[in-house]
Amino acid sequence: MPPQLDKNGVEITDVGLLRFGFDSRVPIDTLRSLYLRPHYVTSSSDVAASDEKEDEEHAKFVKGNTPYQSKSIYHADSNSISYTTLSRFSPVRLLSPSNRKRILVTGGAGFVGSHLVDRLMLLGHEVTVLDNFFTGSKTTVSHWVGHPNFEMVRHDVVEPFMIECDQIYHLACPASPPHYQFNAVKTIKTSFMGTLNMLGLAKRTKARFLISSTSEIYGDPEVHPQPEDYWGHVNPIGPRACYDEGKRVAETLTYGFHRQDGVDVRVARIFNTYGPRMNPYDGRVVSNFIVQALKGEDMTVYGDGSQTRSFQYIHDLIDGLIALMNSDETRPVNLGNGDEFTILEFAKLVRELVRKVQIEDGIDPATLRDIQIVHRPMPTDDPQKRRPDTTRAKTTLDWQPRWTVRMGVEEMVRYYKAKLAEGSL
Ligand SMILES: O=C(O)[C@H]1O[C@H](OP(=O)(O)OP(=O)(O)OC[C@H]2O[C@@H](n3ccc(=O)[nH]c3=O)[C@H](O)[C@@H]2O)[C@H](O)[C@@H](O)[C@@H]1O
Repeated sequence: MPPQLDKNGVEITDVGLLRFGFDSRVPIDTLRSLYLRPHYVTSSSDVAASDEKEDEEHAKFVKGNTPYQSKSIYHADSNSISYTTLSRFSPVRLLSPSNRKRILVTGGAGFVGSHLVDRLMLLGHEVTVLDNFFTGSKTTVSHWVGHPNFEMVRHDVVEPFMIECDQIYHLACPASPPHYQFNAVKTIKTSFMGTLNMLGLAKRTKARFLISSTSEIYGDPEVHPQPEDYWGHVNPIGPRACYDEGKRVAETLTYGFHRQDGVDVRVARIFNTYGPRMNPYDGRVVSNFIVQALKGEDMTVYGDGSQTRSFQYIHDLIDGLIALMNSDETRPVNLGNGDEFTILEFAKLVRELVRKVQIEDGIDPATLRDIQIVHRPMPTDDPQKRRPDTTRAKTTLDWQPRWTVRMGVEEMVRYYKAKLAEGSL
């Protein structure tokens, strides 16, 4: 692969930052080996030559990291699959006991959570994942199961949970509009009671508490771009309210515990984020568009597509979350990428990038279907425009997104392509 250059033209060889005395840098190839081929599937009936080709193709993306991946072997004759265990875990940093933290990640098997867990594990911490697997999946973190620093607990945060820990990343909550609207009462219960329980735990253990809030707390904004001191424009009784108001009350609770009980808090307001391990069918726009284009189906733009979003790649978000947790900033901080697209422009870009990757991977362009963009009704209360003002993150965390949308989308296309080949998409 040609070198990947970030927004400033610097080659991306690692992700993470050195901030506030905390070095969170890890090589990008190590991370890729954890997600680019989640289960490296081969077929037992393949002829040796095609196995070799598969190995070669695979090695291109994960460099020297194949020993740290599990393989799944598909037996076509009996339509069964056997999973191999890892020969060894990816090496993790060796930290002194005083630097090694016990970190609880709620929603740790979700899309954002699993990437955070990868980082924290590689950095040498002890990580406990709490997840009810409503939208998360065990396979996103299964590559750490059995590691002495790792623990996974099936638990719903609406029920209290006790553990000794130094830091809590509280991410648990469905985030995709179709998922969070599926059971609105449960969503608001998760936001309120889940956050109440985790803040109670933080108070008791004196752990530092970070909550993943969202750009949705700004509602359908009348201020553009949105700075943290904008109070928002939210319909309190609409179909999105369970999430928007849920997160707003979660922030209120967080600052209540901070003022009243001295809990050390961090609040990240996350703007639209995408990347590998997003559930391909969770209904959000990036996964929908890529999967539709890869399958040669029509791409569904809601409304006329003039609404805007600004898309952030997962690695930038994780850099921001870790920097925020280790900073002294207790005010809310927007984490997002300022590259704003109309949804129609974005659909065209995704279509172009999917085609580019397919052709690079040797598919004959003549066999590719011309993908059409079709329009569907606009969901109620869908925000018309959204772009973060990230001045605060830049000033207090020295954080800025590095990944261009083109780079991030291309990598996500490769991830879904591998899933398609695996038969799990
Ligand atoms: O991806 C995210 O990070 C965010 O996703 C949602 O917010 P939303 O901006 O509505 O996200 P999408 O469902 O991905 O929709 C983005 C835009 O694309 C449109 N869309 C979506 C899906 C589709 O197939 N076609 C389409 O045009 C939607 O109408 C919307 O205007 C969540 O509510 C946020 O909390 C979450 O942080």
